[in-house]
Amino acid sequence: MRYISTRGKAPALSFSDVLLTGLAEDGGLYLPETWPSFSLSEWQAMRGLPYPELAARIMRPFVGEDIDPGTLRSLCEKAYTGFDHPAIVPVTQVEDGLFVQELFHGPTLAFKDMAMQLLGQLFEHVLTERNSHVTIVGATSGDTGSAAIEACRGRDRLSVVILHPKDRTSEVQRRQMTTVLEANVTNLAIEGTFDDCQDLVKALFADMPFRKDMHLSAVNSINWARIAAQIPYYVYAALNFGAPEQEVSFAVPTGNFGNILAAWAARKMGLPIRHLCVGSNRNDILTRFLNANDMTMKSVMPSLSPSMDIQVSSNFERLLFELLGRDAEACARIMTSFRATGHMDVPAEAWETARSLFSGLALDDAATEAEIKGLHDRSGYLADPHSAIGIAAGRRFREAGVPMVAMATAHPAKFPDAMVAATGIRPALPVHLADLYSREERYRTVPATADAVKDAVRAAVLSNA
Ligand SMILES: Cc1ncc(COP(=O)(O)O)c(C=O)c1O
Ligand SMILES: N[C@@H](CCOP(=O)(O)O)C(=O)O
Repeated sequence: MRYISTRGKAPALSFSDVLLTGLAEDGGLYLPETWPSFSLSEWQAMRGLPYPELAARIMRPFVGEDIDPGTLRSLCEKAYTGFDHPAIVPVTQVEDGLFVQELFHGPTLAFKDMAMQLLGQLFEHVLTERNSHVTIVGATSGDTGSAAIEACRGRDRLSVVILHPKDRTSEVQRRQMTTVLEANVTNLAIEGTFDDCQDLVKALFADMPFRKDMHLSAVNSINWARIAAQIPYYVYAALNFGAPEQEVSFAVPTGNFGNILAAWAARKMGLPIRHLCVGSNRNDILTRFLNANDMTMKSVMPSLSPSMDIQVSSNFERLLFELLGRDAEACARIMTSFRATGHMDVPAEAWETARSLFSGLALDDAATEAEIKGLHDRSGYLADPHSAIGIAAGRRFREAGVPMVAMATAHPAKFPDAMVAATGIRPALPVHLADLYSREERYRTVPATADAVKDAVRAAVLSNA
């Protein structure tokens, strides 16, 4: 399998090269040159498989010849051993026709572990084969950072530098990152928003000499491997509801558009997905786009769901590329103008196509709190603020006869203050994190400039050499 850039000016790469490269050299995002698909009988044969085996089957066409099937399967086995639920991604019913798939049973209690645990294994495997080392630079609004750190900590072939927006994550999220003291981990608290952090990462990648010198690599969902590794849980849920013979819809709390893009990719591969529902918080650019073709940036506002406090949804570029019939030139033009003007001009026909599959619902903080409380009162289910937004979107768009599965993306214990405010309940952290508040923290506060971050990355790499 080869991968091409959404902006059309970077070399086509294999899976392992895409894994190590992250962002394409022309600033675009990699996508498979052609979409793999499974036949009816191949989908049927996947029903009932244990999650790691299912993940290996789904990943196989994306990985291609780069990793042999036996090795891929054992990497998947290793990736999912640390999860605290035998099903890995259990599905529970909360209301008539409305289900929740819990993606937070990994070590850092958020859906990011689903892909990141596998990426840790893939990086280790590919770098060992090449006898090489990379410096991962990642941006986080709270969850990607700790999942990446957990997956990479203590690995000799990886240095990891994570940028989080200072004072804009929950305290649990920050501590999950900053209390990891392994020498190959560096945390930077950036004086800005998540969008600033993400822009800084892209600026570092755009500086070719720096990128090459530091052997930069990415773990954000700009890296195609992240998206690929998020596809299997949609397949798992759909097969459990009777796919490929039965249609299923999904509702996904959305920020960087990576999680829901994985569902869209599963549909491209032939999974019968009827409807994809975006849940937004008050930073509702995606919902405004879906409702009125209004993709206009506003300032990022803090919310009860900090991991979704995002205005520039990186992965939208991948969908846009497809909506434009894979016209890389048009995609590059629209993206460049979006960054220059703060407004994205999506052609009406492309918008109509998007709307025929996706719907959006935005909840402000009061509505999020009411959703958490109402759901808990009615069903006893305790959803974190992100998951609650997805569940509300699922309820809004569910249809008779089509199971609606909402993605529960984080454990409620990651957002204790919001949970107490909504329900009076303070969910306990699991045993392995019980002493989180007494652990030593280590991080540096850094201004939101590319030069300051480059200095910090150089220092991190030197101290690791
Ligand atoms: C708990 C949680 N829910 C939802 C999201 C949004 O996911 P995505 O950025 O893939 O749209 C994030 C961050 O990515 C998150 O950490
Ligand atoms: N919500 C994310 C933001 C980064 O998203 P990613 O999926 O591109 O890594 C976070 O929690 O950090």
